[in-house]
Amino acid sequence: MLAETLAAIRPADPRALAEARAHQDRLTKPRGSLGVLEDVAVRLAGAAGVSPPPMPEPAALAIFAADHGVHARGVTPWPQEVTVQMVGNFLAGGAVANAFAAQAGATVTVVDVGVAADLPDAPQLIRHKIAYGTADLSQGPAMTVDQAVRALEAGILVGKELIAAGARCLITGDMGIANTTASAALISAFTGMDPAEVTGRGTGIDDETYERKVGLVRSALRANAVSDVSSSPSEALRALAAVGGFEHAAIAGLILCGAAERVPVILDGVIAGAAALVAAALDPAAIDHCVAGHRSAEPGHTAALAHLGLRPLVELELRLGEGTGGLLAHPMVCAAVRVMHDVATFDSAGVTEKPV
Ligand SMILES: O=C(O)c1ccc[n+]([C@@H]2O[C@H](COP(=O)([O-])O)[C@@H](O)[C@H]2O)c1
Ligand SMILES: Cc1cc2nc[nH]c2cc1C
Repeated sequence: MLAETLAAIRPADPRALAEARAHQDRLTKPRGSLGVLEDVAVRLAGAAGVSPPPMPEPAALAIFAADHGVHARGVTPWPQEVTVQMVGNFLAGGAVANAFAAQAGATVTVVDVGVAADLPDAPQLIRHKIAYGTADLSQGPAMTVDQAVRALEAGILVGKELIAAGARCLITGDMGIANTTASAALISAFTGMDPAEVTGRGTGIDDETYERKVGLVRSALRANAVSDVSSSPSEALRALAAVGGFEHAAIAGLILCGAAERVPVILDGVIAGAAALVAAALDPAAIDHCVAGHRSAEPGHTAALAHLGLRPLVELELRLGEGTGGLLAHPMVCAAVRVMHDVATFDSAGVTEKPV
């Protein structure tokens, strides 16, 4: 299914891009006056292959939840069981992601790709558990390549289900105590930047824990001999398996699915940024179908966005995850596209254009 999905991905359509840019310039506003929102609308036209692009609603948030073997090394102050407890909170409707999703009119689906506990049935829960958490990435591979591919394919399947149910925009979400350590390792591996530059304080850690976290990211890259990861898709998969998490793999799959189906994907924070680097290494054209919802406070996120050439829409020092930054950006993406559908042109409204 991964190969089939990759084969279906097309880059942004140059004709739709040109038409959308020309249309923007005919609308009753000074050229460029909507700034980055014009770029967003043009980007979505390129991704959809048609101008104006379809409205990116309704949106569906998929929160991929998983645990991490590196948790045992002391990289976060939070106990591992918070992952499964927060899954319960999402399913009960009590998390920030639920509040933001209600505000954005988005559905919430939670996917267990590797939580270290058994979960009771719930209507919004999809089960794709690959294992009860990853292995400790600082000692060797976090997952096997087969597990990484299965987690990627879980993300693809979830994307297909959400689109079949009517979603016209996918929003990435994650839940996994310790997953900012795996994110930093992936970002270092895929950008070539030093672990000290891309490792952040996650949920909030003291200086001693931070130094240990940077050291563990360094050990992970050394123990797994991760280098030159963008040289081929198989090296990218090996790096994902070596230092990633099940939720990173699944989010990469969701991105590839959106790209293959020409449904835009709004990326959340540092976990999504790390996953997008994996998707880009498998097919750079996948990123043409993504919008960066926000810039997280984690330094690795800025590094990932720069490497991907993405400009985030919202910058509010959020560092929560769950898809919250992506959900906040969704109304802006909708507004950008609605302009293309609703706003009059100088000709149709009889408004005089600026003399050339
Ligand atoms: O989205 C982000 O940029 C982000 C930044 C910091 C923390 N988080 C969330 O916090 C958890 C990981 O933090 P940590 O410190 O346990 O690695 C995980 O559940 C993430 O969703 C998320
Ligand atoms: C309470 C809590 C909620 C979260 N949501 C995403 N990551 C999280 C981490 C913690 C600790």
